Amino acid sequence: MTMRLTPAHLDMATAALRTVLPLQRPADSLLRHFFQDNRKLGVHDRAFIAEIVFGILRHRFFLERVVEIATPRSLLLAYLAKFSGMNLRELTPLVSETEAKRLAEMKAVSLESQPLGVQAEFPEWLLEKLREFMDDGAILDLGRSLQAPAPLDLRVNTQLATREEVIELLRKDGIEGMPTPYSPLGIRLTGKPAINRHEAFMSGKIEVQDESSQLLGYLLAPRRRDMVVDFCAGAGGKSLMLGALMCSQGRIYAFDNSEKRLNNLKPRLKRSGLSNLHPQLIANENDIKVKRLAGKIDRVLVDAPCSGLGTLRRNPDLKWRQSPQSIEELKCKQTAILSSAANLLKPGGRLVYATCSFLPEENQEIVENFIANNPRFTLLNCAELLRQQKIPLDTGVFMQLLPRLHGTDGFFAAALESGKAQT
Ligand SMILES: C[S@@+](CC[C@H](N)C(=O)[O-])C[C@H]1O[C@@H](n2cnc3c(N)ncnc32)[C@H](O)[C@@H]1O
Repeated sequence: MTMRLTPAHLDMATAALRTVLPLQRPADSLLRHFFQDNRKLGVHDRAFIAEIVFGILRHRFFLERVVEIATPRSLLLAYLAKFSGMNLRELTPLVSETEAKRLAEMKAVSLESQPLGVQAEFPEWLLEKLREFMDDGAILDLGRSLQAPAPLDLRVNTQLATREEVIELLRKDGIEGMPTPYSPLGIRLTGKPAINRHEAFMSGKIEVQDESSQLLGYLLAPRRRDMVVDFCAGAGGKSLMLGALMCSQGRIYAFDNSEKRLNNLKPRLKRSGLSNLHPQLIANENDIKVKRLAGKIDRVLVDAPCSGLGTLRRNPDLKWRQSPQSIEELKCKQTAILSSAANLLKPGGRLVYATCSFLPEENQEIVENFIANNPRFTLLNCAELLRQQKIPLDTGVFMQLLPRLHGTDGFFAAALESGKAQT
């Protein structure tokens, strides 16, 4: 924490926590509303509050364990003392004598003395799931890597600029960025500048997109004149990338059953300058618009609705918003969507199934069950597909990315090829 804190900062952050911590909705949406209701807050105040709120959510299990009574203020003070880099001398003038005494006791509690779930910051139900396929050391590594904030990655829209040009453009305005290690279109920024006010963003030269999801475009590898379906296009992050990889040729249908999300694609599409992308609202995976395209599509992307646990660095509140029941429901959706999406493929066509989850039940198990029931589909080797694109990333047949190993969100992808229809 670089700014000098005042009691007013503590009050502001406490008020924000009071709004967000009950987690009645996603934390980022609650925080956005808090900022809308407190319009006078400046840029630095907002950045401070966001850092505090997300920091507390990332370390919530530990903090709740060491405070006497978990209130927004006690969690805030404990977070500042333990995780923000502030020392007690700086904090003491801002707090009461009793609070100062409690903070000193709490500061002495070592993280390493805590149970695995607290050290890894995973709820019991998730710990139980992870123990089915990971040992405790690997669980701890995973948990710790998900407690760090995520970097900000950009994707360059090659229709409008090269990566080198964008890096130079940003540098001129004091924004430092480096090429991402794997995606040829990615830039990893230093820090979190407000990039959506930059000219390069407003003119469509860049989009915010984690490197892991950029790699999906290279696994799918659409050719210029292909017919492509992005089955769960949402706000179109991946569709836009596919459009640029196809040099604005061919045709991409961006399906989603959420009108709100597809509406968010519209301004991005306009900025991108692409003319090959067609958003289509569908009621569900069995919509007539889907059925009409059966057997006609060269490439299908299924960026399936999932638990999102691989994005805990950005969305730490998912630990409280997901549950074993919600994951069961997601698995049913994933199975149904994959099955409908696969029907779209021409013989020889390619489908990429992806999630931002690290749970095999949402990933390998969905794909392996699908292939067992649909033997005309074969599994392609993701490492080989990436090698064909000159991307040296070998995580085996499936692409499985983890923050600690790859610097990306936790991410999974499988590539399938459709064979001839069974007679
Ligand atoms: C992981 S998100 C996709 C994010 C998106 N690809 C992007 O890059 O921004 C999953 C999406 O699936 C959509 N979805 C959920 N059920 C669906 C269904 N039955 N058919 C199509 N889309 C669905 C959700 O609305 C959500 O936008």
